[in-house]
Amino acid sequence: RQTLLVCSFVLAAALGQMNFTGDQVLRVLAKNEKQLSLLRDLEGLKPQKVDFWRGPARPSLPVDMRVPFSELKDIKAYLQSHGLAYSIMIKDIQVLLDEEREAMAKSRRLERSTSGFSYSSYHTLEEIHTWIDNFVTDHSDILSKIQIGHSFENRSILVLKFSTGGSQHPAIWIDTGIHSREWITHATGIWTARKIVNEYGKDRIVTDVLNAMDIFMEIVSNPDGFAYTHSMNCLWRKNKSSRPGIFCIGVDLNRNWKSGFGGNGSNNNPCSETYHGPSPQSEPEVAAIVDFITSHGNIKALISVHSYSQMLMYPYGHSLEPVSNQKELYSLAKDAVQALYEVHGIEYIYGSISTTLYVASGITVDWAYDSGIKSFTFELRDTGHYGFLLPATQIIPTAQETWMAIRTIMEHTLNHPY
Ligand SMILES: CC(C)C[C@H](C(=O)O)[C@H](C)S
Ligand SMILES: [Zn+2]
Ligand SMILES: [Zn+2]
Repeated sequence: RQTLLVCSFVLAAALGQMNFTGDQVLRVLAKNEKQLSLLRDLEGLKPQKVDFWRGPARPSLPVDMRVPFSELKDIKAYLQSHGLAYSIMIKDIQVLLDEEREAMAKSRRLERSTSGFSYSSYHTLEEIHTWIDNFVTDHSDILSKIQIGHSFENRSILVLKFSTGGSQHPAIWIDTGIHSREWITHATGIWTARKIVNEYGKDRIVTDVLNAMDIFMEIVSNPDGFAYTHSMNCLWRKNKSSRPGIFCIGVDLNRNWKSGFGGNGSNNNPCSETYHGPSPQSEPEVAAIVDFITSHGNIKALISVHSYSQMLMYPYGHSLEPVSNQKELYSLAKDAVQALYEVHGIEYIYGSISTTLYVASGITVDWAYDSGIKSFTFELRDTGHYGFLLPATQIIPTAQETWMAIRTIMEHTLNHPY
């Protein structure tokens, strides 16, 4: 068994799993718009000079950026010469990566011996697909699996359907993992799926919701990117689409939606992490969701889960204009964030995307809102200590608190039909 483990590490290394030794994540505090634009100028360069983990938003919000070891000297000189104050948030990314890989290997050994699925570990695409099949089989009275399409690299796109029967029930949509490096979101989705099944028949709100509504949950919304985070580059965000004549790979699946497409807060540079793609819904992973939700025609709420920053936000991202039912969404976000806080004391900020975080165009929740669906986007833990490399030990606490917010949104959706 040990040799198997060792050779899988060696194999991964041999296959070229990107190495991030010496890469650092710098937290930069821009004092004004001028300094923010100096940071934006670093985006989308080839070879990549920085990878924004938290993009330039507003002077009050820190910018977190991963800097490859080879660029560190230049970037630090650039920051100093422009009076941009920074601190080192993560000293060496590879150290955290090695810890994460070791934890996954340990959990895999344990799962093999108990043939159980660990809800407190991160998993590969294959392990999640196997879990989905077993989980659906074990709960076939309330759960079924739908394939809504195929990814660019032809992987199946799967959705869990929670239903107590009835045709065309009004429904709630939840997606996690549309950005593949945000591993805490897939893990939270998996835990939440089990929570819903376990609470039906016990928890009044879950029982009322499922007796009147269906729930659709897409756990791996970017299967190609997710597979790539395990095989090659654990910090990959986009999908893996490629087009003739374009040097860089991938479209940001949270910039490829019709509403506000191509506007500020998205990038037409294919090498940018927020590249919006050639046209709205050009990406099969986005088109599959649009087709599913449009043909279903009775989705009442959409929750799109991201990480990190600890925020609960609602449309619009592409405009500073308040949406028509801003008051309702604000007070619901307030209630949801309070319910989340009461679990482990974790504080979230909340509000509309464009005023709370940054202007972002072509995003999921703006399209949903413009399609008549009350929509929210979560940014789970943490606020930057670990960022995307959140240790697996925080999976269950994160899922537990997020559940209380999701449950609040579900209850509101049930009690405020429209
Ligand atoms: C609604 C947007 C601003 C969410 C954000 C992004 O897609 O950039 C994620 C947190 S990565
Ligand atoms: Zn994201
Ligand atoms: Zn309410």
